[in-house]
Amino acid sequence: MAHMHKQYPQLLLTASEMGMADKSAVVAGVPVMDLMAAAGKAVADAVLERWSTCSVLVLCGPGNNGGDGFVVAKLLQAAGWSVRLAFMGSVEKLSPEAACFFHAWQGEVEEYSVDLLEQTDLVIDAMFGAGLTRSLEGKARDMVDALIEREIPICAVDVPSGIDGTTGAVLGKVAPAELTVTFFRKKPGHLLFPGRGLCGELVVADIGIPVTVLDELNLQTWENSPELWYRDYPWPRLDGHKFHRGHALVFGGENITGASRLTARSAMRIGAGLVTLAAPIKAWAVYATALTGVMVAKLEQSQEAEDFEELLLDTRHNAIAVGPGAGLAGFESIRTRKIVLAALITGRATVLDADALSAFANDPQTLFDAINGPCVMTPHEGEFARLFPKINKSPEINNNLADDKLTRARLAAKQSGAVVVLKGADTVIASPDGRAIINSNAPADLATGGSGDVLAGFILGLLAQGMSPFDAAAAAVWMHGEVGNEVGAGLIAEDLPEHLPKVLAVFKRQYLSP
Ligand SMILES: NC(=O)C1=CN([C@@H]2O[C@H](COP(=O)(O)OP(=O)(O)OC[C@H]3O[C@@H](n4cnc5c(N)ncnc54)[C@H](O)[C@@H]3O)[C@@H](O)[C@H]2O)[C@@H](O)CC1
Ligand SMILES: Nc1ncnc2c1ncn2[C@@H]1O[C@H](COP(=O)(O)OP(=O)(O)O)[C@@H](O)[C@H]1O
Ligand SMILES: [K+]
Repeated sequence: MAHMHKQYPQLLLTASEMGMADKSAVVAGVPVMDLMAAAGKAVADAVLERWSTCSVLVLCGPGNNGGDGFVVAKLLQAAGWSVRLAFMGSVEKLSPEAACFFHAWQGEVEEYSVDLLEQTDLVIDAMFGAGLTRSLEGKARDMVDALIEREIPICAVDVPSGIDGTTGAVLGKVAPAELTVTFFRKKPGHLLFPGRGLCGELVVADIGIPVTVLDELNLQTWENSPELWYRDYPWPRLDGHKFHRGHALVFGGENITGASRLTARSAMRIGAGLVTLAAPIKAWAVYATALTGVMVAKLEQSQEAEDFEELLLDTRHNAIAVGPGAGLAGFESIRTRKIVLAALITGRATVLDADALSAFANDPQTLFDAINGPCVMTPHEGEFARLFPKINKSPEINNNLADDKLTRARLAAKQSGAVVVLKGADTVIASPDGRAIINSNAPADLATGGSGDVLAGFILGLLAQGMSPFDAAAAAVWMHGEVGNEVGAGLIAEDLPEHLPKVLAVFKRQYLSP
C-alpha cells in the first residue's frame, strides 16, 4: 500500500484526530466561526434537499455540536420553515463561537421537554458530537427515550447523539437518525456497528478544513475502497503463464470437505495460476470427484502432516491456506496444529482461518511465535475470542473495549504478527504495523455458511499472485462484499466464486483503464 496517500477521502478520523484537524485548520487561517458556520450550513442544505417545508425542532447541546445547531436553526427559519429551538446547558459555558451563534438566534430558546415533540415533523439532533465519552443523562436521556418511542424523523449533526464516534459504541441509548451530516471526513463510528446502523444516510460535508492538515497527523485508519490497493492489484501479464500467477496449496480435512473446496475454487477464481488441495487419503476420492481445475494431492493415513510438509518442499507452492474443514475433533486438532506450523515455518504467505485458529485456543502463543512471514488470519468473533481472550477482556484501552472492534483488531495484529481480518458486518482489517481498514460494502446476505471459506480463498489467491498480505486482505474483503451485492438475496456461498468474474470486470473497467 505504498500509494496510500494521506489525503485520500477514505481516511477516517477519531474524535481526537478531528480535534487536531480543527486546530490545524485554525492555525492555517480558517477561524472556528467559519468552520461552525459552514458545518451548520451543510446540515441545513442537506435537510432542505431532502425534506419539504415542515415544523422542525432543533435540539442544541452544551458544546460545539449545539453551536452547529444554532446555525441550522437560523438558516431553516430564513428558508421559511417553522423552527423551534431547545437548548441544554449554560450560555456562559459555551465556546465563544457557539455563544455568538446562540445570540444570533432571535427566536425563543426553550427548555428541553418531551412535550416539544408534539407538533414536530423533523428533529435536528445537535445535542452531542462524535467525541462523547459518557452516557447521556437527565433531560437529554429523557429526550432520546421519547425520540426513540415516537419515531419522528431525525437529522443528526456529526453523529446521532450518544454514539462514540471513535468506536461506534452506543453510550446509553441513541435515537436512530434518517440522515447524519458529518464534517471533513467520516469517523470510525460511522462505519462500525452499532453506530453504523443508527446513522441512516451519511453525508460528509466539506467545511473548509484544508486537506493539508492531514499531513501533520499520523493517520492510520481508512474505509475500504479500491483506491487504497488497485495499483497493486495483480492483473495477469500479457506475456505471462500460469506459474507467474502463483501456486496455492489448500489443506482439506476428511469430514467437512465443502469448506476447503470453496476455498480452493475461490482461489482459482480470483486468479491463482494453480491450486492444489491436499487431502487425507480417506477423503481423496470425494475431493477428486468434486474438483476439476483444482488439483488434488493425497496425504497418507496417519502421516498427513508429514506428507503436507513434503509438498511444501516444492517451493512453487507460494501461498498456503489451512483451516476451512481442517478438523478439530480428537487427533484432528493435533494434526491441524502440525500442518499450520509446517506452513508457517516456510515463511511463505499463509492464510489461517476457522479450525486453524481454534486449534490454538489453549496455546495461542505457540501460533504467534511461529508467524514469521506474510500471514493473514481471518477470525469471526467466536474464533477471535478463543485466540485473543485477553484482548477481549482488557480494560486498559477504554471502558468499552469489548465494543471497540478497531482497537481489538489492531492489538491482535500487533500481538500475533499477522494481518488480522476480524470478520462481521463491519469487517476490520488490521496490520501489525498499526494500519487498519474498515470494510463497508458487505451485505447481510453474506451471513451464510461457507462465505468465510470463500473469503479465505480470495485472500489466498491474491497472496499467490504476490500481493502483500494487508493489500490482499483488503482487496479480498472488498471483492467478497461486491460479489455479495451482485448476487443479493438468496445468496449461497457457492455463488460467490461463480459471480466474481462480473465484479472483476467492472473493477477492471473502472480501475485498470485510466
Ligand atoms: N472547530 C471545531 O471544533 C468544530 C466543531 N464542530 C462541531 O463541534 C462538535 C464537537 O464539539 P465539542 O467538542 O464541544 O463536543 P460536544 O458538542 O459533543 O459537547 C461536549 C460538551 O458536552 C459535555 N458533555 C459530555 N458528555 C456529556 C453528557 N453525557 N452529559 C452532559 N454533558 C456532557 C462536555 O463536558 C462538553 O462540554 C462536533 O461534533 C461538531 O458538530 C463544527 O462546528 C465544526 C468545527
Ligand atoms: N451481517 C453481515 N453483513 C455483511 N457481511 C457479513 C455479515 N455477517 C457475516 N458476514 C460476512 O460473511 C462471512 C462469514 O464468515 P464465517 O463467519 O467464517 O462463516 P463460515 O465459516 O460459515 O464461512 C465473513 O466474511 C463476514 O464478514
Ligand atoms: K449530534
